[in-house]
Amino acid sequence: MKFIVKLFPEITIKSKSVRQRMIKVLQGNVRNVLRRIEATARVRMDWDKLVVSCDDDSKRDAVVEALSCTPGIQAFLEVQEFRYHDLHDIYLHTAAAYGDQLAGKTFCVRVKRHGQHAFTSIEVERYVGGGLNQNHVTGGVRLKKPDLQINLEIEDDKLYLITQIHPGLGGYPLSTQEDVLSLISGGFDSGVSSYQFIKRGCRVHYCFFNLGGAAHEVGVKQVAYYLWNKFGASHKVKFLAVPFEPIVAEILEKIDNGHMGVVLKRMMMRVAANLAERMNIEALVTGESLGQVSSQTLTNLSVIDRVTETLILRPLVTMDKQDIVDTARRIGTLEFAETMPEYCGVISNKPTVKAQMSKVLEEESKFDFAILERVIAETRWMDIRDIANQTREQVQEVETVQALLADEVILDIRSPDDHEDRPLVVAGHAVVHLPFYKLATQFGDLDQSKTYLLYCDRGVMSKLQALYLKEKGFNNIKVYRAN
Ligand SMILES: Nc1ncnc2c1ncn2[C@@H]1O[C@H](COP(=O)(O)OP(=O)(O)OP(=O)(O)O)[C@@H](O)[C@H]1O
Repeated sequence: MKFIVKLFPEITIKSKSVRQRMIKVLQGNVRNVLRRIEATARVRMDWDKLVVSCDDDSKRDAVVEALSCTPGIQAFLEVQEFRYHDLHDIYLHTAAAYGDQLAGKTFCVRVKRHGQHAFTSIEVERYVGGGLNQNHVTGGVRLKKPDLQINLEIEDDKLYLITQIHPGLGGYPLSTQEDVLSLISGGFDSGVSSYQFIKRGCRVHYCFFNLGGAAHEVGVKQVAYYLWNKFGASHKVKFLAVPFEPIVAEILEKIDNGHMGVVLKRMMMRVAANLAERMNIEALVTGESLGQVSSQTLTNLSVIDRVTETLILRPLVTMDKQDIVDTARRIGTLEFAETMPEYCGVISNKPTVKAQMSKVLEEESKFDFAILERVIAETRWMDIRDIANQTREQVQEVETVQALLADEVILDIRSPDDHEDRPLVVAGHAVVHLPFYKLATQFGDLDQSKTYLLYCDRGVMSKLQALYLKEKGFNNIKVYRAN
């Protein structure tokens, strides 16, 4: 199989040297991502595009999925490639590929050409279109809205027949912009704000303030791992887990109720800025949006900003909640967010909407900053790729099995789409489907005399969910790996 990868238009208008650099980075990124799927994948640079080839056709869907989630790609064309000698040769290749589809249909031929040729693009369109029309029983040539549009690309002596055009993600290739540290809480907003920076070409590292024990961490890790795995797996990134309960406890004890929210955010920014500095990162990202909760006012955001000189970016600041939710649905983080409990322990009854700097400083003077130093020191730094391994250590009690006992039931926790597209079939065993986002609410309804073997594609999500269910007190759980 072969694909021609077209770059995001904002890249193609850049100077030649910048363009070349970005294409080269994209080439490396695509290679890294495809290597996880298909060892034989080859990615070659060609003018302003990449040509991707893989030998194993059974991996086609996975390759299409990976390319459609790689930042920097505007669209990619699924093609058949041929060498040709003359116009008639182009016609013959096209007829062999499309002849059978033409019966009774109106059609047109569209050609794009690069390089020196003895013919123009229009001459090719006429020659090939005329030949097809003469030699097949078609509905005739129609240039506007034909039943079938045949797209050809000609480059020097190569002919590409385009069989499908896939939309890409757009944006810039990952790592062509600087790194950011995204404050991720597991809700709708911070998943979307993280995604927006990945799409814009930044390596997004994650900073998580734990307010709700192991289950909170499991939930947030799932979202971060999902985002990285789907959109950013060409680069390794860090996941930082900060034990924030002592900060919350100190705030609850010392800070005036109305100012708790603003002070909590300022504490988060202090810690995040400190961690970012150690990573040489210039900017923090949050999912805050103006007015979304009553305390997210410009006054409060400004007071939060002034706690650090580090740039704080809020890509959702003017987005409507519905648009954020729609984006979360499109990128696949909605289900995680929907099942995430509200962990924020510092919810004031009446949060101030107009925090005054002097009052905030007065409140913060009661705060024991040694606690802040301690949580920074106790922060756990993880390579996001190790989340799977570390989870394995944490869930030692959750067995990973391959052979099945009679009272064991396989529980496919993948999304309904994955479950339908690639059904799991295990000879002699029933497979029950309960998507991961329903586990929290519906696992308890299952027959608890059975043992459930959680299954997902890569084994990471199933381990995280097993840990989560263990946390909730269920012990009849194992993880199932198909091979
Ligand atoms: N526990 C946390 N760990 C890391 N970042 C956090 C945490 N809580 C909040 N944040 C950051 O602060 C932003 C605003 O959080 P807040 O709780 O006010 O709003 P939210 O609408 O609940 O956000 P989200 O939907 O992202 O959870 C979040 O988008 C996130 O970037």
